[in-house]
Amino acid sequence: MTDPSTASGIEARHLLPTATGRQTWAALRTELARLPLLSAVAGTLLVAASATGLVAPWVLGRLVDDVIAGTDTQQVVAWSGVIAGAAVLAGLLTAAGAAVAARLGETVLARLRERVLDRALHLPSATLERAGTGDLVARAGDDVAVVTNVIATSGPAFLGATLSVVLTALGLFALDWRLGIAGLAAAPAYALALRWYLRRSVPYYARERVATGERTQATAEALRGSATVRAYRMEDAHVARIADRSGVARDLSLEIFGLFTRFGLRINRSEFVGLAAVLLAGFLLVREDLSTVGAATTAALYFHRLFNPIGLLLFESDSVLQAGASLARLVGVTTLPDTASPDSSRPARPERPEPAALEVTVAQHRYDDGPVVLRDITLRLAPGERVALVGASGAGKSTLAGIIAGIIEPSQGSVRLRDVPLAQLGEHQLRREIALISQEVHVFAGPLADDLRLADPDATDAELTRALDLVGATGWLRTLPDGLATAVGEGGRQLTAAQAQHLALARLVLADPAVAVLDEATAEAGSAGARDLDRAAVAATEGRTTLVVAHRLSQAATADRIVVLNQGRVAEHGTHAELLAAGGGYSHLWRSWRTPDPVPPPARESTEGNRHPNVGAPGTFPDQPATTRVRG
Ligand SMILES: Nc1ncnc2c1ncn2[C@@H]1O[C@H](COP(=O)(O)OP(=O)(O)OP(=O)(O)O)[C@@H](O)[C@H]1O
Repeated sequence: MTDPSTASGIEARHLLPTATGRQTWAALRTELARLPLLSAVAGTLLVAASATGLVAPWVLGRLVDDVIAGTDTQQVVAWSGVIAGAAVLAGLLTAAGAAVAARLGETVLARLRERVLDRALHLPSATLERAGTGDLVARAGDDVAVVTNVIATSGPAFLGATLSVVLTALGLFALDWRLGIAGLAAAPAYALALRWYLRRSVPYYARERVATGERTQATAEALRGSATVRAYRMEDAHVARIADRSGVARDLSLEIFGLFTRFGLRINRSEFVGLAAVLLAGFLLVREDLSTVGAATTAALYFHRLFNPIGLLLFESDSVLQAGASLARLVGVTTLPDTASPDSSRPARPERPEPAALEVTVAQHRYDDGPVVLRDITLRLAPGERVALVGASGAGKSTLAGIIAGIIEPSQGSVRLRDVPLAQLGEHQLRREIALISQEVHVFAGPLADDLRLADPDATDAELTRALDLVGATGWLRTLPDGLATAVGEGGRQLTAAQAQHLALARLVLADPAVAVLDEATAEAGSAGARDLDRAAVAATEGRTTLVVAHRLSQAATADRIVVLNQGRVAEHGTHAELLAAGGGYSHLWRSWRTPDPVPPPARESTEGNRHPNVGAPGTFPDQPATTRVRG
């Protein structure tokens, strides 16, 4: 058998943590303790159901003894009635126990899921960025589904089977301690078989869940970035990566199945050993007149009765172990430090933070073990200053924007806001002060108003409309059938990429942060849509310290200062006029792509202006694909 760690070839170091067995049990105990009545009722019903199951074999033994003693038909009928009654009662108790246990399990899981989501939504952005949302989606989706399935189907039966095994073993001893010891002869064989299996399977299940998480992650990434994947013709590489991850998950499942079959053989061997021992002991005891035939019969029936629960434990251990691994991944999220502020309920209408200076020092940054993507960056944004970041694709603009927004931790360096390192601000304060509009704008399903209120839950309808108005979205707002109440996103009205961007900018206005970081690339340069969005962005960031990743040169021209990145370094910086006068790379770019009448600053622009002939995609950078680069 190969070592699972090498068999999977998985590196889990960037995924969210998985809880230890002890942490998982502790979390379960805490949740059960919060539901004392339901736990007690479920426990009592399951124990009663298992105990009632012992009645029939015991009565059969008595019946055998009575028949040998020459009892009358009436007594036989009476014993038969007891057997039938016990069977009906055991059935009813088992059904009720399973229903209550499932309800208990569902409640515990629902609470755990709430805690996972709560913690996940408060995760520091850098942690989430490193782990990738795919891992979180796999936990909140796949892992919860696995646990739910076990709770609803095999979990209660598993619990019942465990109790049956314990109570039947006690029943054997109650009959005759020697019969009990004979039955126990099988225990070492069972224990060895179980140990053999668990030792091998538990690490596999944990690996399998990790592998599934990585597969989901790889698929989610490829789908999310599908436009980029297609633009760079990286389909084959992504498919190969997904196939690789799926292959790892499949190989692990096959190895687990092989293990499972061999475990089944070992269990059959243990059953043979146990039943043979009980029959032999019964025979000897009866021969020596130390026991009755009836007691020996009951003992054999008791032992035979163990086959089913042990078979069920064996059969279901597969899914229960998987559920255990999934549960550990769920509990793992709850073990992350809570970064929500002590009073995480949003403070009512916080004061707008004063415009703040930002100081960025990045000696270098690399993703994991990859190449250095940023180096020797020193940048200061004065309060209220608007700085544009310019550079070819892959120059490091989005990375620097992520670092400045506090969602990426620089490998070496820091960002200070009002002289306080972002790392010391705490997630809540950080989000209050700095907002990032990335290339992935998510439109949440539901009324448009709810989507906007994510940024300010207390905003009135008038304030929402004002925010939309400020970013120039009133035009399309008027076309919505139910205005702010119109359902948007999945299942509702689909917003265009530009409308989604308006929405993001309106959220920015409502969130009202001191610092805004914009990294959107919705429209092609020179288009009316681009000018519209440029105006909207300027309006939304008015008075804030702003960093704009300029995917269009028109965005740079209106900034107070421009920083040109080239292969991760600052190549030039200065105002638009200074850079043009300097005659460096920026001026070269500008002159190459400038339209006859470049977009003037928004405040001074009077008409929509179709005076700019849209020749190719003026104002974009040389190696950017001309297709839309919106990923969300
Ligand atoms: N999550 C990541 N993991 C590994 N490498 C990354 C990651 N994100 C970006 N990179 C790499 O870092 C470098 C800089 O990328 P970045 O996205 O910051 O550049 P950019 O100038 O914003 O490009 P674009 O204009 O295409 O968005 C590139 O080589 C890119 O491949």
